Amino acid sequence: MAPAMSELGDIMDFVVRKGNGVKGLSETGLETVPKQYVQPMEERLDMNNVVNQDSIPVIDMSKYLEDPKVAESICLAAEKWGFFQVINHGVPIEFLDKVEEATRQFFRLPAEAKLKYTKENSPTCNVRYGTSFIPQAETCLEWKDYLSLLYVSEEEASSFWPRECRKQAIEFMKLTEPVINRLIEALMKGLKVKEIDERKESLLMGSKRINLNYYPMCPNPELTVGVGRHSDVSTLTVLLQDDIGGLCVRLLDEENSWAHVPPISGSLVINIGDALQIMSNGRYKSVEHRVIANEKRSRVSVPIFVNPGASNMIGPFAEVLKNGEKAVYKQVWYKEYVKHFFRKAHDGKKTIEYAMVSK
Ligand SMILES: O=C(O)CCC(=O)C(=O)O
Ligand SMILES: [Fe+2]
Repeated sequence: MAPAMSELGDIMDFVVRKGNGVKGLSETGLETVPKQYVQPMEERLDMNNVVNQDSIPVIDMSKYLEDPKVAESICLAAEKWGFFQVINHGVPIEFLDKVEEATRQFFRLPAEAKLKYTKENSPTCNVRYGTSFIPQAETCLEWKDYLSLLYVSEEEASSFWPRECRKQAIEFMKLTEPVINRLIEALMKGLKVKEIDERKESLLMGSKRINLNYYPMCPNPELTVGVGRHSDVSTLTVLLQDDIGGLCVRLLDEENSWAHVPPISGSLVINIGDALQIMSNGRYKSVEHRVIANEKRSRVSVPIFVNPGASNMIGPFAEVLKNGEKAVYKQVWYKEYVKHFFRKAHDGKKTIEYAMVSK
């Protein structure tokens, strides 16, 4: 018999403060999601309302060096969809399974062990275990737990990242470097940015963060969300997802239409983030996405957020504005932009308004 909610005490206390996460809640065997997780009607998305035939592009990276069409298709996908998947990207497929397993390994830890990494207890602000997005700022919670790791150096990561997943997380960051460099190179070519000098490198990929996401089984996926509507604040995001599915992307040409990102074994999902939408003056799109929870199985995903350096000021590149194009975005401190994102609950594409030139 599932325990009554009153036996668990206050949900926020059980899930957030005691470190049980929504995983702990799910494992009590509860039959309905607590009211704190019930989203308003307009934020719910049923798998039946998701378009399946019109899916995001899948790009084969194996001929990147010989065939300029590969780079062109990357730029086109970034303009038209903001999302695509890459295959033959150079990261060994067997290794991707190890990252997934390491993620599950971390979340299998008892609450007391994970509690050591919460905001209040973590020995460093670069390692954070949490649940939902910002429970303190949200009126509705999201059905997700996470471990967020800011990469500072290999040395720092080797001493502070949790041992259950540290090796695989560090290695995943290393092994994705070549494909990230190629994607950025292709995208810059498309903007007529000729050289990625030190300053541009810092603007485009001055810092990286890896998140390990865990979406427990959910008794009422139709009432809640795994992750609510948002766009990433990154330059671009490289995401490993397991075979469960649930990630949905807003279609740019259609009103209120969402496409499912089907899990493809061995692929990586790439999406453009707000920082690149700003730097490309809107040419590349940072598209809204969300995750639907699953009734039967838990899901894991591992995004690497490739971000501008925290001390950078970002705005449209001079190369993009050269031919008299009007700047849609102003120069903003990236650090302030990120702070603005984390001040509020997920709210679709609202964050980018912070960087818009006022009319
Ligand atoms: O889990 C996923 O597929 C997406 C997660 C996501 O959108 C994020 O962490 O920003
Ligand atoms: Fe995201």
